[in-house]
Amino acid sequence: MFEARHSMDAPTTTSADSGGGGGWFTPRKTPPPGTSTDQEAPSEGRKVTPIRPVGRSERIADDRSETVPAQSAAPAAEAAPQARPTPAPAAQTATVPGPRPRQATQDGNARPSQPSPAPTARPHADQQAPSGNADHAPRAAQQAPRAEAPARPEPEASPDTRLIRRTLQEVGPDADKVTSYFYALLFVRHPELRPLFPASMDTQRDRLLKALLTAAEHADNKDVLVPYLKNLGRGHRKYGTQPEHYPAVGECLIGALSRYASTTWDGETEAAWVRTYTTISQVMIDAAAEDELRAPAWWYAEVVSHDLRTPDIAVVTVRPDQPYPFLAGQYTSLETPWWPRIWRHYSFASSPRSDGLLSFHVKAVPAGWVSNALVHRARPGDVLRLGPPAGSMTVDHNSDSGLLCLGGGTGIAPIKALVEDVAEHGHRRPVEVFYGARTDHDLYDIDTMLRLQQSHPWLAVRPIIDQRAHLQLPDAVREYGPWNEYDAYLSGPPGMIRNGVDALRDIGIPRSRIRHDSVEELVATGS
Ligand SMILES: NC(=O)C1=CN([C@@H]2O[C@H](COP(=O)(O)OP(=O)(O)OC[C@H]3O[C@@H](n4cnc5c(N)ncnc54)[C@H](O)[C@@H]3O)[C@@H](O)[C@H]2O)C=CC1
Repeated sequence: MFEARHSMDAPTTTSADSGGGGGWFTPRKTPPPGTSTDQEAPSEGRKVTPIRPVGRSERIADDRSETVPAQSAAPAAEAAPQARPTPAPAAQTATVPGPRPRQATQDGNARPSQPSPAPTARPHADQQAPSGNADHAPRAAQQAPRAEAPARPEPEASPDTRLIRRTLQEVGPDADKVTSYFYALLFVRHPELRPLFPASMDTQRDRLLKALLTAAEHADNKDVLVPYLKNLGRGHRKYGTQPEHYPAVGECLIGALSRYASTTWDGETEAAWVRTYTTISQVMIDAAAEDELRAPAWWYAEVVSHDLRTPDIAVVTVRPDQPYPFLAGQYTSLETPWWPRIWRHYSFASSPRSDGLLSFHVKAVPAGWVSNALVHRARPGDVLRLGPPAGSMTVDHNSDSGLLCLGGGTGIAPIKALVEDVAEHGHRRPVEVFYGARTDHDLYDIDTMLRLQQSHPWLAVRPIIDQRAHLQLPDAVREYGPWNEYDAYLSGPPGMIRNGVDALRDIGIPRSRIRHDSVEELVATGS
């Protein structure tokens, strides 16, 4: 369903100043003592009426996480219902209006083609789509909400957003239960949606709901959210998501929230969720329908070379079955034949090539199904599937600013693509690459980077080995500079991104000039 750029497919290149507060689920990776992660079957006490879809093709977003799902989603439908009292004030039957025929607006804010049904005693429950990621236009406009604290004070929230946040605050402590209950509802009421999800999807489920709720929480921030949702809607085509799936998700989202926000849930709250979700899903549906006119839902790509650079890092090169347009610095989602419907994000390791080949740097991580398959199993002749390109960590060729690039580990992949992109545009501007690795051995692509340096006088490559330098990448950058005339690009593990942004801010680089993929997306990338 809704993918989060963690994958919400999201996700998601962002400049460091993109707004967005912490995701609802962010602090709740570990269930509190006594919290069961078992899914509860839907209570019959409260029913949300099915949404009546109308729109064009669209796909439900799926959260694809990078680590090996520990549990199958199947138990969701089998879990015993818990006899938790149904929240009294909530509508016994809420209807989430289905998406209307696509009606994209110029400002990107999807508006219903007809007024939303006015909430009655049983308001229509609408859901909303994911945010996130994570997730990745003018940069700010393409970014998904990020996990970091907002850079500027947020403007006063709209009444709907206030109600939504109130719900989220209440259900926060029960995040795991809400997640389980949401999927239980979804798969019991809509078993036809189960095949859209991977066979095992323990982590996915957390991502899906997180994406949805984060999007709702940030529904006021349309500059960021709308482009993100469009990207998300496009990205969901590869899952087979259809417009009619959105109301189903909406119903179940509201069903789960109303159950666990029983203290504050009322008709007004439900109406706010319905409106917000309707808007969000319509943006996704419209974006998918538009994309259908110009691009396939996915590409097949045959592996043409597999270069094992270290025991756990491979450079995998593929040939797409049809032209695959993208920009240097972007990433894609990738599915292997061995783990159907499990998609992971990888950055393109080269700028677009005349032969149309695409390369990825993949590190096999513990419990990473996709990454291990790509490193240890994939061979020339194997056929993968690719989703659409995403991400806005791209170079503005109208600018003369230098590029300060930090690539940590396999995060060097998109940095290399950016360097090639600058070289191809023939526009000389200083590019300084700091390439961080734990040991010499981990600096698997240093030869390529040094060759690029030899060819381009405007390029400086500085390997930073943790063990030798006794400091990590972001700290090393502080020793050089000044960097006030540079745009910064960061790519690497989430900790590096967070510390890197802090370090760069400390040395005076404004947030608006710091770019990176969403931290949530990166988690997915790693697997
Ligand atoms: N393969 C791809 O296409 C891409 C991968 N990534 C992400 O890059 C990461 C690569 O993982 P590895 O190669 O194992 O990298 P790693 O964990 O070995 O780290 C590489 C370097 O990053 C710096 N670093 C790491 N953690 C840090 C922290 N907390 N604070 C400051 N600096 C830190 C250090 O200099 C370290 O040597 C993964 O998380 C992956 O998701 C990001 C973009 C693209």
